Amino acid sequence: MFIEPKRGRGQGQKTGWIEVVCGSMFSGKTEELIRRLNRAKIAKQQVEIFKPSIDVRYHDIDIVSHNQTSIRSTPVNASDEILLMTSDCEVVGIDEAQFFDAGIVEVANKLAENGKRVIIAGLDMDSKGVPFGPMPALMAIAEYVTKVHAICVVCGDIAHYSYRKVPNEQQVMLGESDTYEARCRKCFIAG
Ligand SMILES: Nc1ncnc2c1ncn2[C@@H]1O[C@H](COP(=O)(O)OP(=O)(O)O)[C@@H](O)[C@H]1O
Ligand SMILES: Cc1cn([C@H]2C[C@H](O)[C@@H](COP(=O)(O)O)O2)c(=O)[nH]c1=O
Ligand SMILES: [Zn+2]
Repeated sequence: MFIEPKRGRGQGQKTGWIEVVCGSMFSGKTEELIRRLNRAKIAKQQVEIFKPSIDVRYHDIDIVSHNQTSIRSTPVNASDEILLMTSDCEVVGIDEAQFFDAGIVEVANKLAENGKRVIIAGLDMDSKGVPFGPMPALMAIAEYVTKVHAICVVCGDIAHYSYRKVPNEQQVMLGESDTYEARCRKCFIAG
């Protein structure tokens, strides 16, 4: 389990950092993001939470996990909108980061350089097993990367692929268990 690091003050200034929570669909990324954000709220830290506005799968504003835990967020169309809305906060949460434009990498760096804790959740691979959008770059610049795993619905092993059950070649296709399932390497390759 991820425990919040105790970060000191470098040269008189509070230091920020980036945490990435990645994995397949159903692996618990959103639950883990919500857990960390709720703990920051309990610590009375000022928290701002964002998601890309295209993510309307369960709710147009809230971030909602497959297990129906939820937290209020601000949907944004582009990564640079986040900078405009975070001047006063200490902690920034971002879900579904794979859908953001490449500018999210610079935004995350700027937030951390400005002393903020940045917690980012997103799919590391698409349904073809290819790294998804800005996620590889975000994982590279993060101080902390947590890879969480689902359970393969075919064999019960650990899963890190999101298998698409319907024919669609588009990289972006919103969906849940009607259109995707978690699979291990063996069952993903078997198709
Ligand atoms: N195959 C699966 N493996 C693990 N959890 C699953 C699976 N299918 C459904 N779930 C549910 O999904 C929850 C995780 O949801 P969520 O945090 O939204 O995942 P993610 O954001 O990674 O898609 C689990 O707590 C569990 O209740
Ligand atoms: C694999 C894959 C997924 N998506 C979509 C499907 C869902 O709407 C989100 C992932 O949500 P989760 O919180 O990780 O369950 O992404 C997609 O558009 N393309 C894909 O290849
Ligand atoms: Zn399997």
